[in-house]
Amino acid sequence: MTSQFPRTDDVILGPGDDAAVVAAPDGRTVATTDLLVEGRHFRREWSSARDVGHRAVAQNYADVVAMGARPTGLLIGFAAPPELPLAWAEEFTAGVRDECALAGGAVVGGDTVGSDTLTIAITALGDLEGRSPVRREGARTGDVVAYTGHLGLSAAGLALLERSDAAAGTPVGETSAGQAGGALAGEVPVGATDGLAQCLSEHRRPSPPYAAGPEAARLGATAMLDVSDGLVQDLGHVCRASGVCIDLDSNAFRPDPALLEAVGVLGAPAGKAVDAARRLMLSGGEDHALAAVFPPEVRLPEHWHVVGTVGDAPGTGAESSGTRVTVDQNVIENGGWDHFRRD
Ligand SMILES: Nc1ncnc2c1ncn2[C@@H]1O[C@H](COP(=O)(O)OP(=O)(O)OP(=O)(O)O)[C@@H](O)[C@H]1O
Ligand SMILES: Cc1ncc(C[n+]2csc(CCOP(=O)(O)O)c2C)c(N)n1
Ligand SMILES: [Mg+2]
Repeated sequence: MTSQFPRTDDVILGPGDDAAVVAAPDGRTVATTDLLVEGRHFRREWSSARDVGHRAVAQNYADVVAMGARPTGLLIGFAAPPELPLAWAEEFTAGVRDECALAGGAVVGGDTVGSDTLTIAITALGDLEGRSPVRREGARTGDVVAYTGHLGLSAAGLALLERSDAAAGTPVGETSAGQAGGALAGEVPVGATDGLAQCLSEHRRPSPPYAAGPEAARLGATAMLDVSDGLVQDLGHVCRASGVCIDLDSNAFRPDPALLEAVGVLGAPAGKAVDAARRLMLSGGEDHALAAVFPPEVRLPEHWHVVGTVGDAPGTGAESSGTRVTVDQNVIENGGWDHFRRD
């Protein structure tokens, strides 16, 4: 599996020995790990092996760049049932290789074992290039909240796949969600419009804005994270860490046309499509957009969308529970992802 991974200047010793040796040009190493579990994070009926390879790298390197770092290397824990076709592992590996080519950083090692459940555990490393890490605790009253990348598309893609599963083959307008669910390998489903195909693709292969992480650090971001569980929920981590509140302006969320199309297919009435799309932008996880907080005087490049402001945390009364994220000053049901929720 390892022979096809290219080396980079950061790799002093690559796969093949008991451990790898990776350069840390800055003297510090950013390190993070994320798991992908079949049935929980992906389904082999919904995503090809290549998709899962892309996604495994993307969700890990999104965390690296969310610290303001440059990806340097990763290690892949691969636990697979014995009946997994070799071709699946090979295609997965090709997906990993191709996403690494986009994000930078080399595969430097891993481990392969048998397991009842197909599980991929990646550890990713990064270099801060002399910058301070952008943590969750630096947001200050008066700062602005901005995001870059996609929001809501992955959740819409997932909803399309779930719906196709529930009603396989049901035609939806021009498109059959059943066909969308049945199409594999990241191919555009037969009959799907571009918008639906884009949502499915963002779910299968999220496209984190890798370069924007180090960019935000250089611009002076005071806090940053990648959106994995939902924007409102994830910004809640910034609020708690920084001891602040964040208020988001719903009108600042301009839904992508692909998202508007998907919510229509998912059943939102025409007059409610923008509201439904905004709800997905606020609560949908797994796009791995970057959300960051900047001092108000920072001039942001236009791919950063300003969507909110940082305010003082409410007082210490029973009502306050310390810190929170509101939308148009209202507390909303955030709808974000909780691995341990019992439905
Ligand atoms: N089992 C664990 N052991 C040690 N630390 C953990 C464990 N699980 C989570 N953490 C730490 O808790 C913090 C939050 O973890 P979490 O997985 O929620 O990260 P996240 O960045 O919010 O989400 P994502 O990884 O999906 O982007 C991280 O610093 C992580 O390293
Ligand atoms: C088959 C299937 N069912 C549900 C979901 C949705 N989902 C799973 S984990 C997660 C949040 C991020 O996880 P983490 O915090 O572990 O990175 C979300 C939104 C999916 N992707 N696939
Ligand atoms: Mg994260």
